[in-house]
Amino acid sequence: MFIRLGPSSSFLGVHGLGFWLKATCRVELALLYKTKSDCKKEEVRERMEAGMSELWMKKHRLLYQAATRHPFILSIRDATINIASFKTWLAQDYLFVRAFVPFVASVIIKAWKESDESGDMEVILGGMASLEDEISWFKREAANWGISLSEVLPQQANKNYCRLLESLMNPDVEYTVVMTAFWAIEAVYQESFAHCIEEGSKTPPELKETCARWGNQAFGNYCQSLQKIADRRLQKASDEELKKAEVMLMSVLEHEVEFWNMSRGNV
Ligand SMILES: Cc1ncc(CNC=O)c(N)n1
Repeated sequence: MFIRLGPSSSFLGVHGLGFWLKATCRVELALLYKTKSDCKKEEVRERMEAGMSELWMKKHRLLYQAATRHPFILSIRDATINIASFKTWLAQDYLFVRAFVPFVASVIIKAWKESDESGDMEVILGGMASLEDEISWFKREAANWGISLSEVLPQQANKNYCRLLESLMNPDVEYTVVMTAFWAIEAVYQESFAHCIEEGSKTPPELKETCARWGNQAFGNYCQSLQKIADRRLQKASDEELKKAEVMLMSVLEHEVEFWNMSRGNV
C-alpha cells in the first residue's frame, strides 16, 4: 500500500520539495473545491462514513507517506541508521516537545471555550499529562547517548515548525483547525514509529524503546481519539473552515518531512 522512498530519493531532497509539494497540493485543493457542487454521491457517502481525516490522508497520500515513511524511519527499521542522525533527531525533538507543551495548553483552552463535547478535554488533558513523562524520558535518553541538552540549538526546520505551533496558539485559530493539526502531529509519529516495531523490522535493540514510545498501542488509541474529535468537528465545519483545516494538515505533514530531514544534517 505504501510507496517506499529509498534513502537517496531525490523526491525528498531538501531543495525544491516544499515548493513542489505546495504547488501540486494547491492545484489539488483548487480542484476539490471547484467540484463541490457536482460532488459525486459516492464521495459524499465516503466523506460521511470514513471521516474527513481519512479522505485527506488518501488524497494527500504522497505527502502522508513522505512524512510517515521517511528515510530516517526506514533506516531505523532496517538497522542502517547512522547513530549521529539519531542523536540529532533526539536533541532537536526534545526542543520541539518543550514547544509542544504550550501548544497543547492552548488546545485545552479552545476545547474548554469552543468544544461541543465535554469529553474532548479529558483526551487532550491525558496527552498533556504524558508530556511530563516524555520530557523526563528525553533527558534520560539524552544522558545515555552523551548529549548535553542545554547546549543544543534549534535548527531552522525546528524553528519553522515551532513557529507554526505558535501561530496555532492564536485565539483566532479555530478549534477545528487546531484539532486537525494536533491529530496530524501525533499521528505522524505514531505511524512512523509503529512501522519500526512491526513484525519483520530489524530495529536495533537500543532504539526499540524510542520506537515503542510513539509506536505502542496506547499511543495509537490516543491518536484515534484525537482523530475522532477532529472528524466530528470537520463534519460540522463550514467550507471555509474545511479549507483551512486541509491546508493546515498539509502544512503539518510538510513540517514533519522537513523535521526528519534535519537528521541527515543537510539543512
Ligand atoms: C516533530 C515531532 N512531531 C510529533 C511529535 C509527537 N508528539 C509528541 O511527542 C514529536 N515528538 N515531534
